[in-house]
Amino acid sequence: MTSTELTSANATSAFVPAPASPYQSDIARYWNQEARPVNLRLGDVDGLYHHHYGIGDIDHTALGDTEDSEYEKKLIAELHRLESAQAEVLLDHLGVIGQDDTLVDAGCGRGGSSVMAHQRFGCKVEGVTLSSTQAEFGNRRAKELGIDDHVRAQVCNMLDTPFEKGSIAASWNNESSMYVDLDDLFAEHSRFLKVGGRYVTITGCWNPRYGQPSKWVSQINAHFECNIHSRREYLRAMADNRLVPQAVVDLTPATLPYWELRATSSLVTGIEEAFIESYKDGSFQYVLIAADRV
Ligand SMILES: C[S@@+](CC[C@H](N)C(=O)[O-])C[C@H]1O[C@@H](n2cnc3c(N)ncnc32)[C@H](O)[C@@H]1O
Ligand SMILES: CC(C)=CCC/C(C)=C/COP(=O)(O)OP(=O)(O)O
Ligand SMILES: [Mg+2]
Repeated sequence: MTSTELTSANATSAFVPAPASPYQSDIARYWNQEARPVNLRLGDVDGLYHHHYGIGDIDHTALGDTEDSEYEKKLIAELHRLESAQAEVLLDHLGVIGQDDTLVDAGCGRGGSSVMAHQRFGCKVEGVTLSSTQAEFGNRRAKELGIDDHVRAQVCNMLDTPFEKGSIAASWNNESSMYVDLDDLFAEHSRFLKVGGRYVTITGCWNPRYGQPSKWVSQINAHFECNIHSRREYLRAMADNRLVPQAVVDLTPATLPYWELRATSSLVTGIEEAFIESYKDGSFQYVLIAADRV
């Protein structure tokens, strides 16, 4: 069986590779334990579970009156709509994808983006995550949806995947590239992508125009145990690994409404101020980069 054939038999493979470093063990543990209401309650809205943030304008008509007894429920649905809108924009940048193609969702979380990609393109999607809890969750959702022959999550280091060289039509990192060295990451995407394939990331990065990572960026790193890279590092590492930017989109203005709405909800986690202030002072940016594998 090739690495891109999906079968339900191996969907929740018993084999879990050892993390490649003590840091990766920490990250696996972090995501195995994660069960924040801001993620689970939003996912419960329609069964798409995301671990990324939202973009787009708030629909105030849908939200209605803050005094309404249903307001909090509507607010949760609105935050979730904005998170799914973010994933739609990522998928918009994958290029032309056919039913016979296989895509890689690198750092797939609970698999919301993988499901959306399959629903849009009819293709196969291979998700990889360090967390066995997340992989099991994603595979369970795929089975419930009856798409486990097309969507699979594995516990796997995205820097060292089993996908064959040149076998993948498109791949992405949705808010997962801040956990790895970018040279190592893009070397691996470049290896398994077809020439002419597309790579997309949506990420938070620190802005070289600000100078160095601000205190807010340091706070976000500490909160998530991640290491946010600069915009310059992304572009340099792509250039060094045969990934040529086709689009660079600054999503910072589009994500601020999500954060400002989230800050008013009962599901706040305490990190809202750091995102809002760093986006406003220009030290941090929310960007999409789509690149061609040449
Ligand atoms: C913030 S979550 C993003 C999840 C998903 N992309 C989404 O949009 O919902 C970060 C994810 O990156 C994964 N991750 C971090 N380092 C990784 C690595 N070296 N290999 C595979 N996955 C990794 C974590 O396990 C987690 O699933
Ligand atoms: C843009 C940056 C820097 C992202 C860091 C990675 C990250 C933790 C993303 C959101 O995950 P989540 O959905 O689990 O977080 P939360 O619980 O805050 O919603
Ligand atoms: Mg979240």
